[in-house]
Amino acid sequence: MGKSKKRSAKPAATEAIATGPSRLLLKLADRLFGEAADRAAFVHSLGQAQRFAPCLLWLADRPDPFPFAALPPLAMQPDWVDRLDLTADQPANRRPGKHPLHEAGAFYCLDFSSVFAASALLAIPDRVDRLVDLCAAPGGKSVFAWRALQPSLLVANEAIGKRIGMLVSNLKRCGLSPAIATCADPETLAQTIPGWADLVIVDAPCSGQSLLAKGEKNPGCFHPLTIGKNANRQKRILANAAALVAPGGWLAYMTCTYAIEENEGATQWLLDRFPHLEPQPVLALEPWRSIHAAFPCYRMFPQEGLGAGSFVVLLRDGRNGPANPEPANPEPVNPGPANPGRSSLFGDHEALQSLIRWRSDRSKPI
Ligand SMILES: C[S@@+](CC[C@H](N)C(=O)[O-])C[C@H]1O[C@@H](n2cnc3c(N)ncnc32)[C@H](O)[C@@H]1O
Repeated sequence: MGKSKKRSAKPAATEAIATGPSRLLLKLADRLFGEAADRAAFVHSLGQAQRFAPCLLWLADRPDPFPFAALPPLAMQPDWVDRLDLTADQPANRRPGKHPLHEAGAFYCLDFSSVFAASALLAIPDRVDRLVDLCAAPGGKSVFAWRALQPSLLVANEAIGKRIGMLVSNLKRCGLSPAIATCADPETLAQTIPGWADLVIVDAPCSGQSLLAKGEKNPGCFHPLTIGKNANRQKRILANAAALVAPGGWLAYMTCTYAIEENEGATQWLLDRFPHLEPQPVLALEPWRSIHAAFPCYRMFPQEGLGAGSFVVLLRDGRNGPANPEPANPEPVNPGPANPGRSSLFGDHEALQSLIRWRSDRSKPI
């Protein structure tokens, strides 16, 4: 008795494609889609590895002649992003990450699902001076946000120590400066610099169900225990993210999973506890509006053929108050090696000083 009980509490073995879709996947499809054809297309798209067009996010001018073959841009695509045409017989398209321009930091390789989610940031009409990317490694959303919003300072935080190296190396390669990489639990950051950020990005650790659309294994990703655990972790991160946002600032929450308990569910939880956060429409993503919430949020699914799938919601802090309060202490702390012209911006925030003072071994200017 005891034994079989224990076994049934474990996440189901993978949604193994060879043996057909699992009961849990079919159940998810039922919840996600009203139409049988959509359900079937979704389940089918998770049953075979697909290659989705990778994207190049340009940080420098495109070279001429252009060594890549790009697909026609989508309406929501920023003009500094290319989707590579995988059907083209173009040697550079095969391994863009090996191209010398990549090493030179001229572009960053990103999957389209990430571009989709991050493109919600383009709907922010305000100047974003102070940006915190709370779950940053390996750095894709940081690079996108930097390119899109040109903040005065980026704090790229990664909670898992062993992932910091790749984050720092990517931010350095792409020349993101001034920037600081921190390795902190979101709660510590929220306590250190509460109400500091004009924008907080939460690209949250999640159940990662979309990995299956890329042919990767993710055992148990549809199991309620996996989803519940991830939803709870996201709620904790989101609550701390909310504490980091300045009055009038912004919070973008995104995942690469399909579960409603994460995504819309975690967002609703946040809205119930932080009613001053207001979901904002993103006009460019309206064709992808989620039907699983009354508030505006967006989903892209793998059966569309664009990417493995993602979710995004953009929230504005509706409290009155300047998004950029006057710095309490105008003394520069660190002139920032790569961009002396911005030195005052780099150092003149008291909160930033305390961030640098706080565990200087764990936060370093890039
Ligand atoms: C989806 S990935 C981020 C991808 C990254 N934003 C990008 O675009 O390259 C989620 C990140 O959250 C980190 N993470 C894991 N547990 C966390 C926690 N409890 N709090 C904050 N971040 C966490 C993971 O290490 C991982 O780097």
